[in-house]
Amino acid sequence: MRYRCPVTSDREEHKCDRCDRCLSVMDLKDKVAVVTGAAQGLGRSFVEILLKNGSKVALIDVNKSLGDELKSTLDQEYGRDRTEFFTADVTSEEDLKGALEKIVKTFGRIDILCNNAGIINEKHWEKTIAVNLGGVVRGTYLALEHMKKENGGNGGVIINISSMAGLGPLPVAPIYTATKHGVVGFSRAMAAVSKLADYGVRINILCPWFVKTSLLSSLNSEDYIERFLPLKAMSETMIQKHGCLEADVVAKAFLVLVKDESKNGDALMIDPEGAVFISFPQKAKDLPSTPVNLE
Ligand SMILES: NC(=O)C1=CN([C@@H]2O[C@H](COP(=O)(O)OP(=O)(O)OC[C@H]3O[C@@H](n4cnc5c(N)ncnc54)[C@H](O)[C@@H]3O)[C@@H](O)[C@H]2O)C=CC1
Ligand SMILES: CC/C=C\C[C@H](O)/C=C/C=C\C=C\C=C\C(=O)[C@@H](O)C/C=C\CCC(=O)O
Repeated sequence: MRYRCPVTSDREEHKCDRCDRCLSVMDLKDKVAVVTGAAQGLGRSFVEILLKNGSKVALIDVNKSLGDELKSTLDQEYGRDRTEFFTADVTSEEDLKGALEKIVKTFGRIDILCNNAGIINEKHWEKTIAVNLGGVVRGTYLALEHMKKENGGNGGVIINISSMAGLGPLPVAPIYTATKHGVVGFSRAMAAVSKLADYGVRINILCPWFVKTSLLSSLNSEDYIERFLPLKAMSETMIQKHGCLEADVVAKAFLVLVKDESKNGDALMIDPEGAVFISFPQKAKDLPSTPVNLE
């Protein structure tokens, strides 16, 4: 049955600030958000939906020209004081630490972080691990220093971008699959840490199906897929069969994870059929299992 507000009888999202739902929804107006890999693709869509909901957004990307270009486009639509662009490589401690410090100096605080920067490169697989998993770990640790309540921060939310390949294997990209599973495991463990240590920071995971962005073109290149190129037809068939998501649809799912204060350590999967929260058992022992006789 659809939700109905007991105070206003509203069925849609609203702002009575008195019902349980409103009281557990984060108001994004004047919040300070940081998005990595923000210059294009999914990152750009996350930036835009945060701006539309009233936040100020710091954009981080390794691609300076694309970042500068997006910043001037956003200035025209939202005003110059709503965004700032910082060039940084998420694999560099110095870059990312410096960028976050500048962001706090500029905007005064960090309330929302989206660790989105990611690549597919099965040839230079160490780089894929460094960006996709290392960048998420680094971003989470560095931002928590500014966000957690024990350091005088205001709490908030961190969204780590995984993939459906973080929940099941994508044969064309085993290392990519491993990093995205890593993002799920790391984020769930850190969400538990945050709750136990009372950081006041929620940590959630977004797991999208294939999305129409430049990353998808890696699928056609031996430079990125290397020895697994013969398997690319399998991914193409998956896309032909089920379709491909638009980035702005994925941004709506991202917004749910940001705003819903009841979600911590939760993974939201989105594919062309819709978005669903994944149910993980509390304990590994509760996973579906088959006994093995060792005698
Ligand atoms: N496109 C897809 O089908 C899906 C993508 N994802 C994930 O979404 C995230 C964003 O991907 P897309 O928007 O599709 O890719 P994209 O290639 O369109 O954009 C990625 C952005 O990240 C930046 N970036 C790359 N390495 C960086 C680094 N070391 N430091 C800072 N910035 C860096 C790039 O310059 C680029 O602007 C990735 O984590 C990806 O794995 C998840 C599921 C599906
Ligand atoms: C080159 C890769 C481009 C984008 C990567 C991005 O992160 C997208 C991932 C999208 C989907 C991953 C899906 C993983 C699904 C599984 O759980 C597999 O084990 C299922 C395998 C086959 C399903 C066949 C079918 O349903 O048609």
